[in-house]
Amino acid sequence: MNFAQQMKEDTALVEAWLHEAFRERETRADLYDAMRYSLLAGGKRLRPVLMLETCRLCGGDPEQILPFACAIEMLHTYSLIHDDLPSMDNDDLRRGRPTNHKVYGEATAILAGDALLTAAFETMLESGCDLPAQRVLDAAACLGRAAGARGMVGGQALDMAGEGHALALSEVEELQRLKTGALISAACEMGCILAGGSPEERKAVVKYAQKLGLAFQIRDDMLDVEGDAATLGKPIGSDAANEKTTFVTLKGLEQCHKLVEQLTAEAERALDGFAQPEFLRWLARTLVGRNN
Ligand SMILES: CC(C)=CCC/C(C)=C/COP(=O)(O)OP(=O)(O)O
Ligand SMILES: C=C(C)CCOP(=O)(O)OP(=O)(O)O
Repeated sequence: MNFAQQMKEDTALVEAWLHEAFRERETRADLYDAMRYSLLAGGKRLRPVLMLETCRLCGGDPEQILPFACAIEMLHTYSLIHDDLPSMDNDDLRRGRPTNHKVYGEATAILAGDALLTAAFETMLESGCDLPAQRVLDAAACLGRAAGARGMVGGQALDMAGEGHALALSEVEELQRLKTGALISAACEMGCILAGGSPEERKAVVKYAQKLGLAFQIRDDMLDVEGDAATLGKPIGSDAANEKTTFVTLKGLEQCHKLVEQLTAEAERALDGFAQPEFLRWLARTLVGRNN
């Protein structure tokens, strides 16, 4: 099978699982509609695919861990809904649609994010999958660590505090490591944990994810300058409007291109010890040139 086809199949599994899980309309219709609105609006489904494929890489069965892959997508979607709020980045477009608060109002958007975050943990802990309980606990703890104050939320706090200030490169790196990198690392680490991978394998996939996560965020910063809103499905120029220091403002586009290339090569090398690293290497390479 070619890699693009494999990516499509993984994504289709995730889409089908999410649509089925969020099929019923619950009593608090507005809240539930707001959750579905952002969660089922597409998106690249990068984090779930990383989890499924890291699981496969470490000898596990990707289909068995689908609830976990969908859980990380719920959590990621919550972060995007909150990131777009007027009190944060104040953006109007996400995944090709008006942002959640534009459609449902701020209060419901905040609650939809809260509910998706909570649903992620409910989904993992009630998954009923046939895996050792310790792996389930380790995976849930890994996601909790990555999402909270020591991870993504901490990174977002640094991002907010940095608005309007000139940050040093090391500060931007730290901010992005937490804001974006932590969840991407967790996706890969969870795939390995759930597959029952060895400590060496866990270390290697985390290294891959750290390099990939940074490259991904630098590319995101570049697209905010040189991208196209229709292709991206989100506005460009948001970082400048919010006076953020980014890799692009610090290094310029050309240096950023080189940095992304270098990080991608390092991500590919991190998988040297695995028998079948080809798909994840291809994915890293594909993300370097992404336009959305
Ligand atoms: C707790 C919260 C709200 C976390 C948000 C995390 C996150 C990765 C936001 C998007 O970053 P971005 O603003 O750089 O990306 P985009 O260009 O997609 O808005
Ligand atoms: C971390 C960043 C840059 C936020 C957007 O993430 P994605 O680019 O993965 O967004 P979706 O495809 O899931 O919408």
